[in-house]
Amino acid sequence: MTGAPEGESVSLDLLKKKMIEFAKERDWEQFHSPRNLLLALVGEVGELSEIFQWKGEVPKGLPDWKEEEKVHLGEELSDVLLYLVQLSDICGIDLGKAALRKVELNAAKYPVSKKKSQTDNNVTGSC
Ligand SMILES: Nc1ccn([C@H]2C[C@H](O)[C@@H](COP(=O)(O)OP(=O)(O)OP(=O)(O)O)O2)c(=O)n1
Repeated sequence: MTGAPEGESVSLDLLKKKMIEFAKERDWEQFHSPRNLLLALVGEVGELSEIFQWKGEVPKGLPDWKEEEKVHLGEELSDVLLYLVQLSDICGIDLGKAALRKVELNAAKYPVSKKKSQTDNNVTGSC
């Protein structure tokens, strides 16, 4: 499989099409039920978590991480995304549209005018 065309960003739609092709070529559609994809997704979230396990808090940008650790992180993040894309597709959800709508709902639920200070956040645990 090839990547995105030179200079173009990667869309959810492109990833969806790539994964449809990937499953079809291997005759794996039979295994890609909503439940199986969800379990696979959760498994990959576990693998992603393992990367951070026991490391304590790490600074943004991961300045002290080796290149190979960052490559591994990218792979696990991708596994989570690719199963999420497949799960959404098999459930008939347009993930991009659903996510954009959710961003709007979040903004309405948490108006900027009601933003709390960092101190408040620490006390209440909410944003
Ligand atoms: N039935 C499958 C199996 C795999 N994949 C795709 C989605 C993920 O991007 C990746 C997952 O592959 P693995 O199950 O081999 O998981 P890892 O890549 O994490 O390997 P490992 O668990 O050995 O670290 O392959 C898929 O779509 N459907």
